[in-house]
Amino acid sequence: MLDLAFIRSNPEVVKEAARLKNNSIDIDALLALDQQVVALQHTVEDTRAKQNQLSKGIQQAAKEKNTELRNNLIAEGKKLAEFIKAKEPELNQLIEERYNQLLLVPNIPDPSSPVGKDDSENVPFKYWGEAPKFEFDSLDHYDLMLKHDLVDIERAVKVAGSRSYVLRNDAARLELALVNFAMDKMARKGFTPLIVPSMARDFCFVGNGQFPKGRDQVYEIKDQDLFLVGTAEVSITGMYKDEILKGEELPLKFVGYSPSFRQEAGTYGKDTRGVFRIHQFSKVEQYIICKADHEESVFWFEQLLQNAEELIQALELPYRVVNVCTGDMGDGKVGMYDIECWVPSEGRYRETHSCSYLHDWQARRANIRYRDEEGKVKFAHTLNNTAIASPRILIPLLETHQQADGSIRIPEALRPFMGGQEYIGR
Ligand SMILES: Nc1ncnc2c1ncn2[C@@H]1O[C@H](COS(=O)(=O)NC(=O)[C@@H](N)CO)[C@@H](O)[C@H]1O
Repeated sequence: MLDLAFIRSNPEVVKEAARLKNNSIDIDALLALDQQVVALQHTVEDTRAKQNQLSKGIQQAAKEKNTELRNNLIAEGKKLAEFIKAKEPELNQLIEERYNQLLLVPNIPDPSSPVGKDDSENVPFKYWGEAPKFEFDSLDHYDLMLKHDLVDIERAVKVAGSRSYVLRNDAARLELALVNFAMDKMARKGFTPLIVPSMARDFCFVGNGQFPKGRDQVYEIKDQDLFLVGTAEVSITGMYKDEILKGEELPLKFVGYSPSFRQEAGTYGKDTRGVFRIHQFSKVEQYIICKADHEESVFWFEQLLQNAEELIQALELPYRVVNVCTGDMGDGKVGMYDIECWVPSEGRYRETHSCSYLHDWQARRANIRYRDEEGKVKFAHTLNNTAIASPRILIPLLETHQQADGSIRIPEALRPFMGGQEYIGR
């Protein structure tokens, strides 16, 4: 959410941001509504002031034993009270409407973000590693998983319907190894490990930005104010709602693990083979709360990217980094990088990580503040990036490290988390 004062004094900047982000919010309508609220607030305040004057006059008339004047003033006071009683529900309703509109206003993208309408206009700016050249008939991730008895989709579909899976044998161990590997590496970088709830209340999704717009992507627990999170980011934002942190304790750096759930509404027929796009997956999330300073945010934005790159390089997976364009980054972001790992069977890069900085757009929605060195209370800045998301990362991992004999090499960095095992299928 943006500061209303900022929107009032920069309507054209906000309209341009909405245009760049394919966001249909009507800023003029919001500002007209805002003027209605302000005008009605003034009317109610003026009426209250008149009431105060009247009560002084009533006391004065009582002192002067002027009963007629006193009764007239009391009668007038009653009329003002009725006026306020009638106007307050209208004012509250307008304030609620203005708040609901404010939730739909996008953040202002950084000028360094490319202007574009969708992911086809994201700009790759960094490549690492060479795509493997197989001297044998290589397999895609699903065939490799079937060959090594690593997956059971039929029975998963029986249990949970489409876009579900069972990881078996070394794939089950690999997922836990990857989660452990990521948590361990990030903890050693000074990020506080968390295992957070995958069920969270409505306010967490509003605070994080998934509600009201992305409600259709979220599973709801029937008859309770609880929803399944699509990312630990939602739970961590909710954890700090309404808190005033000490400036000296920032930045707060978290590495949060959670099972993550997504409806994937609107992706019917897309990525239906294997485990690329599923309803439940495991994610280790980097999350930072820092002071409200653009340079500080940009510093951590680059750090979160670098952390993820270190993890992927340790897994020996060729990848590229793309600067996400305005039309693809979503409402809350100021800037966003996606990391895409090379998928040999598809002969292209596919998204495995997403790194964002949001300035105070989330912190204003979740009311996460801090007291700076001058004692001034301000909204914080928040950032997030994927550390590891599995089983999607298994796709480049299994395919890239498959061997001529059909076995799969486990990267050195992962072996300590796989009991020292060096291959799958040997
Ligand atoms: N439906 C899905 N199936 C499998 N993996 C997914 C799915 N949705 C997201 N992911 C994985 O989770 C990563 C992060 O998801 S994201 O929506 O892009 N970004 C976030 O959730 C941020 N909190 C950063 O992690 C994706 O890059 C992808 O690797």
